[in-house]
Amino acid sequence: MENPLTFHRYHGLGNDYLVCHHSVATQLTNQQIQRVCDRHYGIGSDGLLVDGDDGEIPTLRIINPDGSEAEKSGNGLRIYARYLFDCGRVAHSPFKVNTLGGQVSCLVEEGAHQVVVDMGEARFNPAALPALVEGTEALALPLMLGGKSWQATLVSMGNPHCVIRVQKLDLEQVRQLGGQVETLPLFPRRTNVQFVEVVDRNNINIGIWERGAGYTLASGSSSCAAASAMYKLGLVDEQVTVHMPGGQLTITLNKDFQVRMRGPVQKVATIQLDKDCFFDMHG
Ligand SMILES: N[C@@H](CCC[C@H](N)C(=O)O)C(=O)O
Repeated sequence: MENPLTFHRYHGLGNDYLVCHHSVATQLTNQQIQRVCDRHYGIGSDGLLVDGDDGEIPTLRIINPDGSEAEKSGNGLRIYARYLFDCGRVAHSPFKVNTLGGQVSCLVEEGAHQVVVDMGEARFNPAALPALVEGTEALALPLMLGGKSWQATLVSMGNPHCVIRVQKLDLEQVRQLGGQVETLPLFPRRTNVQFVEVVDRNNINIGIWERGAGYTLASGSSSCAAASAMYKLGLVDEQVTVHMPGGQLTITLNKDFQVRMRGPVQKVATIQLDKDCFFDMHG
């Protein structure tokens, strides 16, 4: 009999995910999901995308490699859209997907290598992240990190983001400080973190530290949050190319802070997990 633990590996700009049907995910404990995502003891990935296709509108659940659940993921949504296309469940016309962070609209373009997602509204209210900050916006929140003072803009894309503007992006700094920001008591559900260098009015460079995953090569919701924050601060125009170590995404904003993301997806493999990888675990 075929191994029922089937995972489909995709990546968006090197931010790699395993996609599985919910009937697969329900066979696994949270600890086993962490093992599946582990790069040394499991298959390895930046998270698990769980396809819940019971209703008329496909539902995506996003599990971080540490077992926590995220409300939204930009690369995750592009990958899930492409997976639905590969399964023959959608065609080249816009369709809806439900996430914990709200409903979005996706479009798999001709050739299926580029996907557009209307990610919804960027919100600046700290309560939306949540963040324990007074007021309706936190656009230049002072943060003390590594003995230095920084300024952050807080953004919710459905999931939380702390966007820190820098003069020159230093990826080593992202690795060193990202985890500290993620776990500041200010963020009761932790946060994703971006360090942003504005190149010009249509280009930004970002370094990313993801909640529950750590340093990643790219992030869609982070790109949306960083572009929205810079737009809010008046530093960029409506169309922004976000440059990350893994590649580029195009983010388009409007005056109401509705955010559209366009970028690539590639399929890597279909993998049958062997339960032997859980041998030394309970549950
Ligand atoms: N890689 C993602 C973000 C995944 C979720 C994030 N780690 C969180 O906990 O919010 C993206 O491309 O947006």
